Amino acid sequence: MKSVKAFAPATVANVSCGFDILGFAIEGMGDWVRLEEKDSPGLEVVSITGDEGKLPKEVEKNTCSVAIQAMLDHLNVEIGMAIHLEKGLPLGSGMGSSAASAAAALVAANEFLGNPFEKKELLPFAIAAEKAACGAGHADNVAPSLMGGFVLIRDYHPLDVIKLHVPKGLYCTLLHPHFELKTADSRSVLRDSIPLKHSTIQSGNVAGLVAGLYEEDFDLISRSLRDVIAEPYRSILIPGFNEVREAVKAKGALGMGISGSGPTLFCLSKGEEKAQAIADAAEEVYQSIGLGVDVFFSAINTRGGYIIE
Ligand SMILES: Nc1ncnc2c1ncn2[C@@H]1O[C@H](COP(=O)(O)OP(=O)(O)O)[C@@H](O)[C@H]1O
Ligand SMILES: N[C@@H](CCOP(=O)(O)O)C(=O)O
Repeated sequence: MKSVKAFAPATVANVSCGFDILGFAIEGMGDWVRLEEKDSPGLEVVSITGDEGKLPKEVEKNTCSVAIQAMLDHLNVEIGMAIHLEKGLPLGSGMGSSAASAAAALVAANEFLGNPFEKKELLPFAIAAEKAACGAGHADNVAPSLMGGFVLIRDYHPLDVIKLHVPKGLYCTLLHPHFELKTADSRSVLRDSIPLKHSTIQSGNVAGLVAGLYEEDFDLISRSLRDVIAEPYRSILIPGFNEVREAVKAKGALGMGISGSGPTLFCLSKGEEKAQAIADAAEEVYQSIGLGVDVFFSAINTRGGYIIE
């Protein structure tokens, strides 16, 4: 029986200043999807592990099946596939959990069908899945989960996606406090319009961050990790936000922000040693406020989703 298995990584969306337009992929954490040939046509989500029974198996709700169905509709193909999902990522974490499932499913399905698409061409199908999961078709998780590295979504209509340079020695520390924050809820606290002066500040920082990545200028990256659009409203939902920022800055973090829509926080740093020191310092703060946390650090994943077997 034909069977294909793929992995897709966790991601940090927004990267502070790039609301819905910037994201990067993490090494060592993600979701796995195995597809098996099925006699009857149509998709079926057969098994899900690692989700404590919380995820939907309905084809129109699970991001794996929504993404694959969008791909099959585009190709006008009817085929039978059984979907097995292994969740490595916590739900509602801000680490692109719904996106990693969709990306792994698409990489597997593409292989299953003989690779009719380049990775970038899989994006619209992954965006359809994000829309089903949280009501917004944002691409800043699915794009880096598929393609790896830092990705800029210059425009959504039409989709214009650019893979950016990753400076050598750039590390990310992730701090995942033990509670769930749904992207849909975290989007609902945002404002529909922003003052002109905030638009100016935010544009300057996006441009500065992109330039900093290409120039491998860590000071410029540090100065640019600032968000005046989403963070002021979302940080209120995350206990210990200011204390953690102070502690990680003291350990040399280039910056700290909300990973995606939270509650996970991300820090960027130069070198693995600092990433470790930052993780330790943050863990102490969470302990002092009595909130359980998982800390993790890694280099930037430049590969994105890939076939395992
Ligand atoms: N395969 C999947 N993995 C994770 N969440 C999924 C999946 N399929 C559907 N969902 C739905 O997506 C929502 C979680 O997505 P979201 O809040 O964006 O979390 P995250 O930031 O971790 O991706 C939940 O309502 C969940 O039921
Ligand atoms: N740009 C989106 C990113 C959501 O990321 P997630 O990992 O929390 O799903 C947003 O900020 O809402």
